[in-house]
Amino acid sequence: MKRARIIYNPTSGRELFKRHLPDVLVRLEKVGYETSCHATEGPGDATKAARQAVLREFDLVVAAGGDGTINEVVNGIADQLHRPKLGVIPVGTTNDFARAIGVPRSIEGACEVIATGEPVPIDIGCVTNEDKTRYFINIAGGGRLTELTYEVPSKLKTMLGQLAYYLKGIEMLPSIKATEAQIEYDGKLFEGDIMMFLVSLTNSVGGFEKLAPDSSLNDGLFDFIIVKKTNLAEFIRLVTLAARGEHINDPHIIYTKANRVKVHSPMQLNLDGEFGGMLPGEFVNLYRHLEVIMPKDKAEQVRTGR
Ligand SMILES: Nc1ncnc2c1ncn2[C@@H]1O[C@H](COP(=O)(O)OP(=O)(O)OP(=O)(O)O)[C@@H](O)[C@H]1O
Repeated sequence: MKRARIIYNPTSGRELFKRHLPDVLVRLEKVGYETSCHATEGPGDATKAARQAVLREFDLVVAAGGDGTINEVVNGIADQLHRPKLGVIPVGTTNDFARAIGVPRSIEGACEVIATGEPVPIDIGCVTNEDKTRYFINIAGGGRLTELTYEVPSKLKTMLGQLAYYLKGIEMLPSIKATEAQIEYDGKLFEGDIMMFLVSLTNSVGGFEKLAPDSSLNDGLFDFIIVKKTNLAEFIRLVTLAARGEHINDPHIIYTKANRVKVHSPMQLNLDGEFGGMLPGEFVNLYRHLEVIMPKDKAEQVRTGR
């Protein structure tokens, strides 16, 4: 019998998952999984629980939480030889990763995907900084602007959802300063002042679904974006363009693909929305490294690249 381990964050998003847990267990048992679960107790716990699931040779690990929880689960699996398949139940605030792989917001819908969907190997990101190696599934970035994700208080997120990020963004905008950066990407070198850089695996970032419009989940390449120094008015204009995916031709933007990105300058690193230590560091795209369960039509689309 196949075995599934559900790792859920009881504090994610609007804190609803626990009530639905019995239904999720029943649904997975019905499609042949012997299922057990683990409620996370604090930062880092989902990584430990995922590592335990690897050691105990589970076939499937389901991450139920926000992007932070999924990131932690992936960090418990990614450097192992035996890697269970990953299922996702998005109950966080932004859920960028779930959106990128076509998993619906409802717990019932996401559970149905795990029960009836297909595993597809997708790329994940690996970053080495501060003598540590960490993994990400959605996005990494640096520059003052990316820091707003961890300045949003958890209570506010529970109450307001994604709106909390936008409110914080508006509050922070006037104080955002450019950062001096030296960045190598696939043999090219950028030197100059930046608002932020992003190393993206999916097209869905911070609720902006067209931020990296050409991204592919399984081409072995990051979508790499540099937002050069702008003034406030230019920056606000860029944000409105980004909502429609029209920012990529703007002269303040570098938008390209890269397999490796090396940041030489000191700045804070944001990994999937959480603080990831200080740069310098190097990002590498790990080609089709993790099997993730997605809806059948999405799986077909990812496989065929259409
Ligand atoms: N029992 C717990 N109490 C407090 N924090 C926890 C607990 N379990 C896990 N965490 C931490 O909460 C962090 C954020 O959780 P998660 O990403 O699941 O939800 P979120 O913050 O609502 O969503 P998003 O990341 O989409 O904003 C995790 O990275 C984890 O470190």
